Amino acid sequence: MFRLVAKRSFSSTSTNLRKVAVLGAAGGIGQPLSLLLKLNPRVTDLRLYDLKGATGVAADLSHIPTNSVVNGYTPENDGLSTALKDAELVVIPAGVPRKPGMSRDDLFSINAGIVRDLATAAANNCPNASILVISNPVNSTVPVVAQTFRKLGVYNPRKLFGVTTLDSVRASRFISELQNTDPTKEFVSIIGGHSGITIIPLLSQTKYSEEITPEQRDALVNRIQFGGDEVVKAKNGAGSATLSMAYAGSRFANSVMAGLDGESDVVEAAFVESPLFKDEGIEFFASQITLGKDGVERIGELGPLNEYEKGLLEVCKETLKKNIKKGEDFINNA
Ligand SMILES: NC(=O)C1=CN([C@@H]2O[C@H](COP(=O)(O)OP(=O)(O)OC[C@H]3O[C@@H](n4cnc5c(N)ncnc54)[C@H](O)[C@@H]3O)[C@@H](O)[C@H]2O)C=CC1
Ligand SMILES: O=C([O-])CC(=O)C(=O)O
Repeated sequence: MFRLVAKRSFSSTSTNLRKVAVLGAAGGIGQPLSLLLKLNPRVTDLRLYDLKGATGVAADLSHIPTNSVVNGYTPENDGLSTALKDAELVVIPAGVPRKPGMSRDDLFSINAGIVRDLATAAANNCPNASILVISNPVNSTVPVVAQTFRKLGVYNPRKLFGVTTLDSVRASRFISELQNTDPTKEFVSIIGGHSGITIIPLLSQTKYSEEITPEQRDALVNRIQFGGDEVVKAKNGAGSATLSMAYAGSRFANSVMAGLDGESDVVEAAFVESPLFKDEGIEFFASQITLGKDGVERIGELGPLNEYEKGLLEVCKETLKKNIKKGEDFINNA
């Protein structure tokens, strides 16, 4: 027998309407990240932008019965401005990925210009949005965005984030493999930046600090620092991490939105303008931050580092300083 079932209205758990734009949405990261954002009840208006293919991805996702509308945009008809108009969150995975043998820094010559142009459009169309930069090299693309916003008079350091969540995600997984534990319960504080030796896992602050041997520590630190290379090598020319990055990007975006929604104790690691080493000329640094209604609410102390980690930090700082300067110079000397 045919029975009429009343349509239940879907009520979002979020307290605010959330307009989210993904720039580079048709790419390897962009597509699964957009899917995860489509599943997030905090998002009500999802705008997907790419040079091509974004309208198809949007049409596909728009059939999923969650509480958001999805629209796709390409450069025609001022698509970028429309995608960004009054957005509250802008996630940027646009740009080229690595091939085997390349460093993230090798991507700068192409990605810096892409990120600058997208940041310019964001500054003009949604100056108050939280900007989440995924495009590599993050250590330099974040300063590119900062300088672009500064130049246009709309820079808000509390709303600019380099997404380093994938390093934390990997660290949880890798340490659980070593200790044979539940990876969902593992946490490793990661500081520094997002490339090789600038990624510093603070293993001494984990509950395993006493039991991990120096050999295990060296291997684990190396695997966390170069986890991205593992994927680049396995993909053999077809790009870098996309699915784990989409997971990480979605988690970070959700945390930023949770902060904006006024939830308390929302803490994630991210590469942000930071006071921690500013007196040494390092303007941006990744560490655990608390997210709130206005973006970055608090940047905590790093906690105690052992001698080994202090050594890693010194090496990190040297590279980070150069990476940051490279991004800033790109805009300042244009
Ligand atoms: N922060 C992190 O932890 C990670 C960062 N990445 C970085 O993310 C970036 C993207 O990686 P994939 O998605 O694998 O690359 P992909 O090549 O699969 O996708 C990139 C997308 O960006 C689009 N794009 C290029 N220029 C654009 C522009 N001006 N405007 C809009 N869209 C544009 C392309 O059309 C393409 O669809 C790379 O730079 C990669 O290194 C990758 C993994 C982790
Ligand atoms: O390794 C890469 O080029 C992509 C990336 O940033 C990561 O997977 O951590």
